[in-house]
Amino acid sequence: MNTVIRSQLLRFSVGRGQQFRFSTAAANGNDLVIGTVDETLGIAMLTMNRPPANSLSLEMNEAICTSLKTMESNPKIQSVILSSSNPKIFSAGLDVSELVSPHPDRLPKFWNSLQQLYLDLYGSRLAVVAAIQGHAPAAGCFLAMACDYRIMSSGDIGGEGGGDMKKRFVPTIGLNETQLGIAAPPWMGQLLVRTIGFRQAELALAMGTLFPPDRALSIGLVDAIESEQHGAESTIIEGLSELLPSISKDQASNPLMQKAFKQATTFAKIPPHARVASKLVTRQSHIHDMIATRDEDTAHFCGFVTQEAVQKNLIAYVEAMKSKSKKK
Ligand SMILES: CCCCCCCCCCCC/C=C/CC(=O)SCCNC(=O)CCNC(=O)[C@H](O)C(C)(C)COP(=O)(O)OP(=O)(O)OC[C@H]1O[C@@H](n2cnc3c(N)ncnc32)[C@H](O)[C@@H]1OP(=O)(O)O
Repeated sequence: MNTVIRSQLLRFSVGRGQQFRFSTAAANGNDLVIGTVDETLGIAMLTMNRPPANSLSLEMNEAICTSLKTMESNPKIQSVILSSSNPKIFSAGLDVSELVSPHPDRLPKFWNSLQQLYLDLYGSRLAVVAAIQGHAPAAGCFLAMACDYRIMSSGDIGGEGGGDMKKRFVPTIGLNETQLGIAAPPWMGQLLVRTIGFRQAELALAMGTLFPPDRALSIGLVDAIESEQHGAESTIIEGLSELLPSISKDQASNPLMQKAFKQATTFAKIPPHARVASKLVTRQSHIHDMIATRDEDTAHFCGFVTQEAVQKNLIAYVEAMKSKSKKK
């Protein structure tokens, strides 16, 4: 964790398929976020790249925001695909290590960075297409909900094990906070209500439900599901390969990525002023509500997370997560 953004923007060059990258002091030397843009098509790709699970730390939130703002500042760009370099995890939500025994100065900064991520993504002038290749629990689901269109993997790729014993990989999405002994913050919960309707959201929040792709589609949590069985070379779509960052070049024949690319292209062709104005019609009041209660929300969050009982739950949760991962 403790990655520090040294220099926010090392290189930003626009044009077909050219990339800009964020430099970070992460121990593994990886970039947290990789951005690519195609001015001709008017679309960009923002690839989350924080192994092992794209969990959202303070630095990761800031890197996504900065990258998005950089794309927004280019008037030729109208839409962006939000994707993950991990084919099985879109984002595992908040980095739980930010919540366990937190530093009192860092905790409010961390929460502010998440609030800002919500404001920047939900209120972006760009149309954002989430390419949800893998799991999206908790704040991973929130990230997807803050986008304009969600395409989720139907989960029929790869699998684990081999031969006849091959297990099917089924990604899930949802706000599962109650399963962790915490509650989703009000604005995150409200986003679920806005996305899937009151009764479905009420139940899902209470139960901490993680939905498989077909259920997520049927309740409107995602807009489309797509297989990830890679197609034949001939089905490769022009422009996608150039837009993909070098670490994801093999995704050019992935139908999910192709669908995301087509959707982003469709958004980019809509007259931008009309598209942005209509987005504000549905989103502005929620954004204003959040801004009005932002400080109160931070105070609630810090007070809640630092409670002894909550810390006890979180510690047990992290230990269970680590021992599960070790057993693999
Ligand atoms: C009056 C009003 C009051 C209002 C009060 C407001 C109060 C607010 C309360 C607080 C709100 C807090 C909001 C929280 C939102 C969140 O996002 S909390 C985080 C929730 N995330 C999760 O629960 C996901 C946990 N992870 C998983 O379920 C799985 O990892 C996975 C399904 C994503 C993937 O599974 P799999 O492919 O099997 O991988 P794993 O082996 O489990 O994990 C790989 C690797 O990643 C690490 N990891 C996974 N998730 C996280 C994470 N969230 N944070 C940090 N690290 C994570 C995991 O430890 C493994 O690492 P190692 O290989 O062991 O190094």
